[in-house]
Amino acid sequence: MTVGSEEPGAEALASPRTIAVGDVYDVVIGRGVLGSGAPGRGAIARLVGEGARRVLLVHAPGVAALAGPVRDQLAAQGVDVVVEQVPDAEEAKTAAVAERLWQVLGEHDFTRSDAVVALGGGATTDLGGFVAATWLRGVRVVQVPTTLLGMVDAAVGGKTGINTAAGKNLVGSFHEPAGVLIDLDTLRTLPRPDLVAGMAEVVKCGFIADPRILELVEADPAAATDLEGPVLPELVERAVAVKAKVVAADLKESSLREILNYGHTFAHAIEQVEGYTWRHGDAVAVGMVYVAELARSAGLVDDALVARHREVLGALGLPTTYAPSAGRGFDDLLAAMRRDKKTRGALLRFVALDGGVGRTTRLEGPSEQQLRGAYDAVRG
Ligand SMILES: NC(=O)c1ccc[n+]([C@@H]2O[C@H](COP(=O)([O-])OP(=O)(O)OC[C@H]3O[C@@H](n4cnc5c(N)ncnc54)[C@H](O)[C@@H]3O)[C@@H](O)[C@H]2O)c1
Ligand SMILES: O=C(O)C(=O)C[C@@H](O)[C@H](O)[C@H](O)COP(=O)(O)O
Ligand SMILES: [Zn+2]
Repeated sequence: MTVGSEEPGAEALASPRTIAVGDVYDVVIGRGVLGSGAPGRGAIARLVGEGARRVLLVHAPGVAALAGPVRDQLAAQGVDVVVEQVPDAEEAKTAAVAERLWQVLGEHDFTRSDAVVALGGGATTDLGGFVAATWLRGVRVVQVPTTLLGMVDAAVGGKTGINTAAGKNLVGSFHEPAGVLIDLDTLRTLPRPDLVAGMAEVVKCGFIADPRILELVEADPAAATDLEGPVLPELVERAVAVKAKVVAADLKESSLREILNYGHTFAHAIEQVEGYTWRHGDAVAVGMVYVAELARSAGLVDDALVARHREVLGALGLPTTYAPSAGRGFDDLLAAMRRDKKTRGALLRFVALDGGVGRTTRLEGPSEQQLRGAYDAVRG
């Protein structure tokens, strides 16, 4: 399965760019788009819909300073804004936090014409999207990602959800946003480790669909994470284009969409086994090396392609090995992988490359020896 993309120009984002997700909604990518205030009601106000009297603005602690201007923009259009800061990172993706937000929606009489705006990283957009998906069986959500990972992946595509004691993202819903607003300027305050972690999902899009992403990173890894240069915007645009094309073709993950889960079977296992102390993007980086090793053992890819995974991820400063904490090991990871959403019955299913970049396949039912061999190969 190969997914191509339009050729984004080197002058990317001198003015905002729009990527359509099918004919359902747009992803706007630019600098300063949050503050620019489009004509009329302003960008966010237009997306929450003319009928919205109330908006629940859910934001991560790291972007509290951005919540005020967003609230003011909406309030200036006569919208009653309820602002809720949620716990940081994965602490936000719990049933308890969702419950609290449902309570707030109830207390403020939110109706089906009202909306949720989620401002933050992927954890916040997953939670905000889930609450919007479930309140009154679905109200509008506008996604405003402020991490690289949120921009290129989490805010686009309509996967929303929370974690449970049994594992990562096990409760959720497909709920497409009314729109996604990406303001690259918001990345200025993002801690560098979070910026780098987001590159894992960009690289993922390179391996599964867009080789130019890999070439850009390999040519100048430092430029890839330089907020002022032209490479990062091009990478964002390319990754969003890959995601938009895939989800437009297969929103509910009946087949093609599984390619976006490249590296995630092992990644989610690491996150759960390590009690969510690992960044998602860091875990995805190791997970891609893991599945590349698995694919090699199945005869699907050669040594050079496995090495390319380690090189491109390592050049960005992403981890390519994993040392389990004391008392944890392969059996815990295997148990977590069995609860992956791609599993069917007793059959573990992985997204793997088949012969080269952009050629994906399903690797089904690997032996325990293969699973353990790949684990040994990534163990730090
Ligand atoms: N729904 C999807 O399709 C999808 C796709 C990929 C990942 N995800 C989910 O996304 C989550 C990871 O997202 P993430 O990497 O964005 O992590 P995150 O949401 O935990 O954010 C990382 C950190 O950055 C802070 N932050 C956010 N924006 C900031 C800014 N501009 N300045 C300063 N600090 C800021 C946050 O408060 C947090 O501490 C995981 O839960 C993952 O499962 C979902
Ligand atoms: O959008 C998708 O589909 C993805 O798989 C993107 C992933 O990067 C993302 O982490 C997603 O949340 C994983 O989904 P899950 O279904 O494995 O929980
Ligand atoms: Zn992911």
